Amino acid sequence: MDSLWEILVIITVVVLAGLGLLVGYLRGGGKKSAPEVTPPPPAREAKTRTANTYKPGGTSTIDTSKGASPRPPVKPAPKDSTAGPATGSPGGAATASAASTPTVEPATEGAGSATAQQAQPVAPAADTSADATDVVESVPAEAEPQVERPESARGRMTRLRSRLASSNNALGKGLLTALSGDTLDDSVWEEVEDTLLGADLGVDATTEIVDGLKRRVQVEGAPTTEKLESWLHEELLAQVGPDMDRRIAGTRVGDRPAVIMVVGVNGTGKTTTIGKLARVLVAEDKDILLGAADTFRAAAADQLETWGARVGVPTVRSAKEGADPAAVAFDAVKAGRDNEVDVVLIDTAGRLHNKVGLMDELAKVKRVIEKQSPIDECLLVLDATTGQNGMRQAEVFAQAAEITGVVLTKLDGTAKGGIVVLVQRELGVPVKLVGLGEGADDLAPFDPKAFVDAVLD
Ligand SMILES: Nc1nc2c(ncn2[C@@H]2O[C@H](COP(=O)(O)OP(=O)(O)OP(=O)(O)O)[C@@H](O)[C@H]2O)c(=O)[nH]1
Repeated sequence: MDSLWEILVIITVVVLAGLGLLVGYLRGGGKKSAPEVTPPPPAREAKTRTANTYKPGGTSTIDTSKGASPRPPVKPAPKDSTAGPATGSPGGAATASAASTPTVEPATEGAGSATAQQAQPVAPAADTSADATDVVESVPAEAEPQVERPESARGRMTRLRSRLASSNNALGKGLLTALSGDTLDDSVWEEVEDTLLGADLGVDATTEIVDGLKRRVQVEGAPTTEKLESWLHEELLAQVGPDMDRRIAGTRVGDRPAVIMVVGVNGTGKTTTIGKLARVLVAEDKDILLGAADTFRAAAADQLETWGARVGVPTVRSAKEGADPAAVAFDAVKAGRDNEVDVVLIDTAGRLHNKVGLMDELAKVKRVIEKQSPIDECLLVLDATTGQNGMRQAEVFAQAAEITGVVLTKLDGTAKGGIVVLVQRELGVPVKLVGLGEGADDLAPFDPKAFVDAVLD
C-alpha cells in the first residue's frame, strides 16, 4: 500500500514538472527562455543649452555714448578720508572738516553694495565715505542713448498761461459777476468776500481787498464796470506782491555751485518739481547735479534719477533704502563742487507723521550741507489743491528750514488760486514757481501780473 502511494506521488510530481515546462515553452513563443535582465539606462547625455551662452569679457561694457552731451568727467573722490581734500577741489577743506564731524553718520554698513557695482561709471561722491561708500553717483548722460531737449522758456510760457487762465476762471468769473450788477450794496460785497474766501485768499487779504474797493467807491463815486474791474485788478495785484524777489538761485556763486534744497510733504510734487526745474536749467545750458536725499523710499531716488537721466543730469544717491539723508546730501554737494557744476538740487523726504523727527532730520540735512556750502535756496513745495490744510503743513516746514521760496504745484487742478496770496502772507516768502501739470515742462515762474490777468480775464 505504501509503495502504491509513493508511486502516485512520483507520478504527480513528474506530471506537474512536465506541465510547467510546457507552459514555459509556450510563453516564450518557443524561444529559448533566458533570465530577464533589465538593460541599464542609457547614459544621460548632457542637456544642450539652446539659450544664449555668450559671456562678455569682464571689461566689456555697452557703449551708449552716442548722442551724449559732452560733460566734464566725474572725478573720483579719494577713498581714504584721512588722505585730505581733493587737490584743487574748492570743497576740499570743508569736506575734510565734515569728515571729522560726528554729525555725518555712516550712511550704511556693509557698503559698496550692488548699486555701487551696477552704476557705470561710478564715483563715490564724498570722502565722508569711508563711512558712506554706498552713496554713488550715476551718470545717466553717458548711459542713455537719447537725451531729451527741454521745451524753450518762451514756448512753455505761452502754453502754461492759457492753462493758468482756465484754472482760475471760477475766481475771476465769480468776482466779475458779483461786481457787474447795477448796485453795489452789502449783498454784493458779501458775494465778493465769499468768492475770495472760497478761492483760499484767506480772511486778511479778503478784508483788505474789499475794504480797498469800498474806499475807492466812496471817494470816486459809482464806477463803471470797467473801472471796477481795473480797481479789482490793482487790489488783487497788491495782494499778490508784485515787488517780491522771485528769482531762483540757478547760477554758480563765486567758485562753487548754487545749492537748492527742496522740502515739502510727500506727494506734493517735490521730485517732479526738481525734475522739471533741472530741465529748465539744462535748457539754459547749465550743468546740474541731483542729490536724492529722500532715502525714506528707494523709489523716490529711482524717480529722481529717471528725471535726471532724461536730460543727461547725474544723480547722487544711496544704494540702500533708509540711508542717512544728510550723508547723501553732503556727498551730492561735494560731488557738485568737485565737478564744478552750476547747480546742485537736493530732494528730501517729507513724511509728516512725526513732526519732531521730520524737523530734526531736515535741520540735520541743512546743517551737514552747510559744512561745505551755504544753501542758496530752500524751496517749499506745496500742493495748491490742499488749501488750508497745506498751509498748516507749510508752517511746520518753515519752522524746520529757512524757506526762501514756495513752489505751488497742481495749480492746474484747482480753482483756488488765492492760495498764492495766503502762502506768501503766512510765510513771508514769495511763490517763485508754479506747477501747472504733470508734463515734464509744466513748470512756470510765478508772474504776479500774468497771474492776476489770468484770474480776471
Ligand atoms: N496735475 C499736476 N500734478 C502734479 C504736479 N506736480 C506734481 N504732480 C504729480 O503729483 C504726484 C506726486 O509727485 P511727486 O513728485 O512724486 O511728489 P513728492 O513730493 O516727491 O512725493 P514723495 O516722493 O512721495 O516724497 C505725481 O503724480 C506728479 O505727477 C502739477 O503741477 N500738476
